Amino acid sequence: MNLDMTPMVPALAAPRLMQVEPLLTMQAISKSYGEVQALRHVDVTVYPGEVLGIVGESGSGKSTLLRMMNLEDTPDQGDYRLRLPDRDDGNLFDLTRYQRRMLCARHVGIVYQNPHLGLLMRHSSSGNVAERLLIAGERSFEVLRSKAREALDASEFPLSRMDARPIELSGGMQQRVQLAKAIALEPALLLLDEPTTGLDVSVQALVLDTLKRLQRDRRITMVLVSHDLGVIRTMADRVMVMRHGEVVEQGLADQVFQDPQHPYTQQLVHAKL
Ligand SMILES: Nc1ncnc2c1ncn2[C@@H]1O[C@H](COP(=O)(O)OP(=O)(O)OP(=O)(O)O)[C@@H](O)[C@H]1O
Repeated sequence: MNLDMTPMVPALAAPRLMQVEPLLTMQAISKSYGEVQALRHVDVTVYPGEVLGIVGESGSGKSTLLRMMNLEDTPDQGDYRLRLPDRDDGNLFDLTRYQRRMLCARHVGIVYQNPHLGLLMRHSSSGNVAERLLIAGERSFEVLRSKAREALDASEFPLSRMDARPIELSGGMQQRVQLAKAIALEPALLLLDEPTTGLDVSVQALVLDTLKRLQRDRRITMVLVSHDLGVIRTMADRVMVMRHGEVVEQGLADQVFQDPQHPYTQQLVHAKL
């Protein structure tokens, strides 16, 4: 095993996951917005096929970290690598804006809590999914339509509504359109930023079921941000707990939930019980 790949933060990393090389490695990511230090020396490792859950109170830096993974923002310092077939882009923060956009369009999918961030609300649902395929270079109308249909179907979106505009859809359906757009190109990495927050509990459960099925069937590597421990517990193999821009604890989900070590994690877990 290459010891350089060992996560920097003392972690109860999954032994079975440690035997493969990580898909994602972030090292020493720091970011300040004026006086606010949103991230402090954060290290992240994500292994192929796993779901990493990131949990923490509001303002702990979860969304900022996810935006970095989607190359939407640049840290003050830090290194970010994705292990993609036939590519070595070095530190991804060194890429130009155009290169970042192309890389993420092709290899990284994202679902935001707020569908307005991920969708064109007045375009058709199928058109929203096709847009992602267009960015990646697909030009045939037939192929665009059939791939969009396939991704919507995999996201358990009712195909009878594929020409409806997101603005006409329920919150749960809008999240399914975002999901279809995110998985249309079979990304190496799927980022989920509070994907079920704000949905009815029953709708939330259905969307989580879809995510679990996708993860099981396609082994999509996921990073899931949520302030909801129940959601993280349902989905995640490993958990990273953040507070004030720092990682205070990480490890296997079962271990963290059953035997939290950091007082902040203990507080979170006990508050949930
Ligand atoms: N673009 C920005 N400009 C200024 N401050 C920002 C910006 N983005 C994030 N912050 C600040 O950085 C800190 C971390 O924010 P972030 O949104 O990452 O936290 P979070 O854990 O995702 O919180 P929430 O669960 O409420 O979304 C907060 O104090 C936030 O106000």
